[in-house]
Amino acid sequence: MDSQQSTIIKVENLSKSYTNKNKEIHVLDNISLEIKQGEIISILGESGCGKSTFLNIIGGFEKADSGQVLLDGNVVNQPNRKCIMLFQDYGLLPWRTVLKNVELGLEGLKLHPAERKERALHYLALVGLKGKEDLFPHELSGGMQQRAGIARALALKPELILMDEPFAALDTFNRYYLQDELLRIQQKEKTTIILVTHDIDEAIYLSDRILIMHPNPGHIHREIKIALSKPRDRSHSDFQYYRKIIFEEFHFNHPNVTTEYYI
Ligand SMILES: Nc1ncnc2c1ncn2[C@@H]1O[C@H](COP(=O)(O)OP(=O)(O)OP(=O)(O)O)[C@@H](O)[C@H]1O
Repeated sequence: MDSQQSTIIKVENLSKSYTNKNKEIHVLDNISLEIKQGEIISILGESGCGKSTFLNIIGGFEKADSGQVLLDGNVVNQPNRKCIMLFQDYGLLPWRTVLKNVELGLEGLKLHPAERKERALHYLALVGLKGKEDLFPHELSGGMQQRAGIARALALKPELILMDEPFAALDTFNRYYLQDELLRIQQKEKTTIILVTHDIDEAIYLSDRILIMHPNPGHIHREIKIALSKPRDRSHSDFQYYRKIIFEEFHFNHPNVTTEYYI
């Protein structure tokens, strides 16, 4: 990543606690981070370490107790059109066609209906759904629904896409396919992406940097820069090198570990 590129996200000393049954849980502790425009960042960490909470605060869906997030220099305190959150359940409305689902996000913009349709069709074609525009979500496969969700997010031309385990529900074949699509489009549009994933290979395949979070309270334990050009070869020894580093981080390579990790 070019150090000359501008900073899009600045996270400063972010902390967050929740109260569950009168007990305070310190979820995030003093997280600071900078992300450059066009970077893909993955967040890996065991279940409950605060990944989704962190993503939600960046997106303005949750408030931090202290610290702040700056998006393009402006403090984030509510959801913003520049930043779209993409969930694993696709979020498509079942009573609207694929085209109308993609157009939905654009309805708040002051676009002429023809322009809105044209933009929706453009992004549907980009994600490989040309010819499927008039189908309803239930008539699509899971992978196609996810692509429609991605098209809807991209059509808004966000500067930042937040993804919470976006491909977790897909089979390997569809997941690989969509990872490639995402990279291709991301390189074209220069969108910045922050991705929460439980899939180590996915993180290495897509990311410029991987943030390893540790729990209790959640904090960034380590940052791993993936210095490989894209597209990457999952079977290459360089790829395996990063797998090994990350597996060791989570102690998967140690035979005597008894802790059960859900990452
Ligand atoms: N709205 C909430 N109210 C109270 N506690 C919450 C809330 N949201 C999250 N928590 C708690 O905060 C902690 C972190 O949750 P979070 O969902 O951010 O973790 P995560 O790393 O994304 O987990 P997973 O990988 O299982 O999705 C958990 O202990 C969870 O129970």
